Amino acid sequence: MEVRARAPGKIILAGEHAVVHGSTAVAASIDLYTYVSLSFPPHSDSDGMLKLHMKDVHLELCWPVDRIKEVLSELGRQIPSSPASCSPEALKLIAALVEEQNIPEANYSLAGGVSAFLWLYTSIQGYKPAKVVITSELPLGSGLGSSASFCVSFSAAFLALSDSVNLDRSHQGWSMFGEKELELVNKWAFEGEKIIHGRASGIDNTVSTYGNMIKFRSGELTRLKSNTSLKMLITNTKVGRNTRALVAGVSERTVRHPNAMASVFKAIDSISNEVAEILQSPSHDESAITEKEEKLGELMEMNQGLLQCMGVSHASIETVLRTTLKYKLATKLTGAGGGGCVLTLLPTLLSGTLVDKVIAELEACGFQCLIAGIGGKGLEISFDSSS
Ligand SMILES: Nc1ncnc2c1ncn2[C@@H]1O[C@H](COP(=O)(O)OP(=O)(O)O)[C@@H](O)[C@H]1O
Ligand SMILES: C[C@@](O)(CCOP(=O)(O)O)CC(=O)O
Ligand SMILES: [Mg+2]
Repeated sequence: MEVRARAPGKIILAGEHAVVHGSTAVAASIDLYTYVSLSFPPHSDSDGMLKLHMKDVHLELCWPVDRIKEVLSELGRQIPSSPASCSPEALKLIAALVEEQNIPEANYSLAGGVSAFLWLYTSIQGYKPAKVVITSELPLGSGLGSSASFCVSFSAAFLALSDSVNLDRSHQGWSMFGEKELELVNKWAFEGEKIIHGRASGIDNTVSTYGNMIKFRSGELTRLKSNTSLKMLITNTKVGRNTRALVAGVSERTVRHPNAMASVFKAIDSISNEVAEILQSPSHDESAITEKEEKLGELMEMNQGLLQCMGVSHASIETVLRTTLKYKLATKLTGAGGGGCVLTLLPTLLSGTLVDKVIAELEACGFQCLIAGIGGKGLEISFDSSS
């Protein structure tokens, strides 16, 4: 039996970083997915190994399960029956298991992801030999939530073949988990995301699990019934960055300037709530749509200014801002910033020729542009009993 899980990436329309400090944020899933497959070798073929093949980064890792058990037994740990945080002691032991793999220096930022994988696998499946393969349509470390879709698809695959969920494994093709299972996946994925981000709000794993468009504040999810079909240009500056470091930078600034940062977070909370209201308001006719788009554009610009205040913009992001401003288009970074991806609102009435011109100008700067479907499906799984 093999199970496959796929979970989408996301864009944050308003509120990134501030959401880590308790403000409201608004996010939507995008139609780019991370895929995980999990299979157990038949007893006769088992070499007692846990194998992880990360196709996008051309890495194949492998641990004897007895070695994992030996190292983690120091914790005297029982397999938890419900989602549990990885303690600093456990993280240290897991980091030692990751280090034994001699991951090349250039791939070092992957270590957090591998640690999250080991924590989720051993917590949900214990010490069973298995083969796990991951591949993604998302650019990694670019603000489109690859880390969350990584954690959601791992958690879903591990839970799907565990005793903790009751599923019809004879179903053919992609299917959805029930509400109870989604909640469990989301909680586990959050534990993984915390290992990768250091401090995580939970918005990315939540929108990857449930899909659509959501408003999120302090762990509370509100599903939005959007009346607006949004078109966003996503520009990948291709400047590498690391969410963990950027989130830590904002926290340090908050310690240095608590009052000023509290005002910034409060302003962002208002922006996100207004964005959510606009998205849900009716769009009777063309003029109502234009009015909504103008308001959304203005709020995006305000949010970008405040992200700059937090110190998470970047010269490459400013170049995208300057370029799109020439066409009177509103732009903000999405995700952790510091490079990565930037969103530009494309109004419904904007001509195709103009969109092509903006894209050509951005690509001439060395950036990569894409237009993804927004607000689609969340997590799905599929069983293959032939393997
Ligand atoms: N397909 C993948 N293969 C291997 N590692 C991945 C994959 N997707 C995500 N990751 C992990 O997530 C990290 C990137 O997460 P992060 O810095 O939060 O950026 P983002 O979530 O915006 O893509 C990578 O360094 C890696 O540890
Ligand atoms: C900066 C933050 O708000 C979003 C990070 O998104 P990403 O990892 O850059 O895709 C962090 C979080 O909410 O956990
Ligand atoms: Mg991330």
